Amino acid sequence: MNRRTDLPEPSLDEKTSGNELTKFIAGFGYAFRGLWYAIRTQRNARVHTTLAILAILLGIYLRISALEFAIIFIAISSVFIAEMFNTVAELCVDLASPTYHPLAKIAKDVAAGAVLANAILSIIIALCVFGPHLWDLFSHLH
Ligand SMILES: Nc1ncnc2c1ncn2[C@@H]1O[C@H](COP(=O)(O)OP(=O)(O)OP(=O)(O)O)[C@@H](O)[C@H]1O
Repeated sequence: MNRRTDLPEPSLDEKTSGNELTKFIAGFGYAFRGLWYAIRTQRNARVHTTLAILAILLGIYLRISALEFAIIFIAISSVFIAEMFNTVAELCVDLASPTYHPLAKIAKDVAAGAVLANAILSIIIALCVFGPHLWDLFSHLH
């Protein structure tokens, strides 16, 4: 609730003028603004960013393989994508139902559940990838 809707309004000129290439490039601009909005306003997105950086640094430290990095990147990006769709669901629900409605509650709870399910799966993936490397590291220390 109480959403920050401070995304800059595109001008009418921005929406209607220009050739196909300009519109294509502008489309990237809108997409990056949306990505930045999610990172800036969503607490969870900032937590995911921190965990993603830690996972990448741990991967470099443990010298995991390219395939293992690919799996970690899939896990990281899936959490971000789920978080962004959750943001979309929250914004749409707030727009359609600013006051309490049981369906609005279910929609928001299910969207949050999708992020939670994704986060749990990502933790399992991280354990599968990093677990054997950490096991090796600690067993060599003893
Ligand atoms: N319009 C509504 N009608 C019914 N229940 C709602 C409504 N808005 C929110 N809720 C309930 O409150 C919970 C929290 O909603 P809220 O909009 O604060 O989202 P949030 O998960 O806290 O996200 P954020 O912290 O990003 O704002 C929802 O999961 C839902 O159960």
